[in-house]
Amino acid sequence: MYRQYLSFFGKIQKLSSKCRMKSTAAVPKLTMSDGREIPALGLGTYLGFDKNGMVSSKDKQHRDLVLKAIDLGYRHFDTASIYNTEDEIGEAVEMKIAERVVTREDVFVTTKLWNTQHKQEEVASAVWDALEKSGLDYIDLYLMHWPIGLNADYSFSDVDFMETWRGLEDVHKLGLVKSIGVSNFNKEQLQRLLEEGSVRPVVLQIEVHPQMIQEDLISFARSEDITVMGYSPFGFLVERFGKQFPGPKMDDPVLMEIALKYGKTPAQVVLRWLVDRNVIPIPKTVNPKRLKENISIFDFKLEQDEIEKINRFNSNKRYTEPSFWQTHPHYPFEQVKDILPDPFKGLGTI
Ligand SMILES: NC(=O)C1=CN([C@@H]2O[C@H](COP(=O)(O)OP(=O)(O)OC[C@H]3O[C@@H](n4cnc5c(N)ncnc54)[C@H](OP(=O)(O)O)[C@@H]3O)[C@@H](O)[C@H]2O)C=CC1
Ligand SMILES: O=C1CO[C@H](CO)[C@@H](O)[C@@H]1O
Repeated sequence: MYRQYLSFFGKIQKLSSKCRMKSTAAVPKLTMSDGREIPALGLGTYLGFDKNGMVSSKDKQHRDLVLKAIDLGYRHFDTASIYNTEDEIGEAVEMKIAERVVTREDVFVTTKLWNTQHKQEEVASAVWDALEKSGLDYIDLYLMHWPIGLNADYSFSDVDFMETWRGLEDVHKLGLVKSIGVSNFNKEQLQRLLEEGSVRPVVLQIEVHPQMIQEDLISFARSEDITVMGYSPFGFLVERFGKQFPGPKMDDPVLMEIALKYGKTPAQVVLRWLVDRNVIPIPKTVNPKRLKENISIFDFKLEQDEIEKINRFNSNKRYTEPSFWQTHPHYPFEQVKDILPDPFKGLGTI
């Protein structure tokens, strides 16, 4: 059995290196409810936490990665004020525009408002900050990162997310951001936004991977013409808030069998599973080989029964579960017993 596995895995490796050699096709686009187009795959740029807090790029490593990504065909970059990557993404975009590889209109940059700037009047200054850091003259998509308002010392603020949404509507009206949306909102919070807001959110960004398939929320978003972006597509591989979770790994027989059929890697199958469910994956990698692997997913399509096979991994397991905020009135997820320490405390207003 073990031998069979090894030869199976060997075949996958060969096939995947062959497919990595092929040139990448252009990333297709989806149309959002405001009529604007968004690339169907983006590059995640959250570099993680270490003992000193959020990880930042060193020696322009991340700028160089984004330069490579643009050469490979990536046109969509997902960042946030807390990721500390807005500056190097902007620098890379500017360089590629100067080289005439892309125009500003070819590139789509998503960034997010952090929880410590939720007062309506703070939103514009947060956007100006993002524009200054990135050197861009507008943001394509601006998301409220969480429905949770915090004070500068990370105590809970009483700012309601509808007040924050009005701030996003203001910057949208000013043209500083072309489209607005939200991240980590649950169905009831989205419903409230749709009922009370003047501008509809065009995008919902949530955690989506084989262990968190988000069937209900995705179908609700679809019924409201809200485009879904899926974060942590490889969530089952990573450690979050100091916790490692069990889950299907890349050598899972179900993923491997589908991968073998298409001459793809299990990682590519997972990304394609998101695309075929109309969810925009934003995989993060700092590895040049995986950068190419993750974009080479537009020359095959999963069958419905393959999508369902992957859906069966679902266990509603969240990797991003900031339980330290769970007593906040707008905490979007179910309550858990195991409350983790807050790693954001001390980062200040970013
Ligand atoms: N709105 C929100 O609250 C959140 C948004 N996000 C966004 O979503 C993005 C993606 O999510 P993220 O949690 O970073 O993690 P991912 O699930 O995208 O990636 C997890 C890890 O998988 C590895 N990996 C990437 N590609 C492959 C591959 N082909 N084969 C094997 N391993 C691979 C990467 O390591 P390596 O770099 O070594 O390749 C990475 O550290 C973030 O970067 C961020 O932009 C994420 C979390 C929350
Ligand atoms: O975007 C994010 C990146 O990951 C963090 C956790 O490690 C999240 O809390 C945050 O929302």
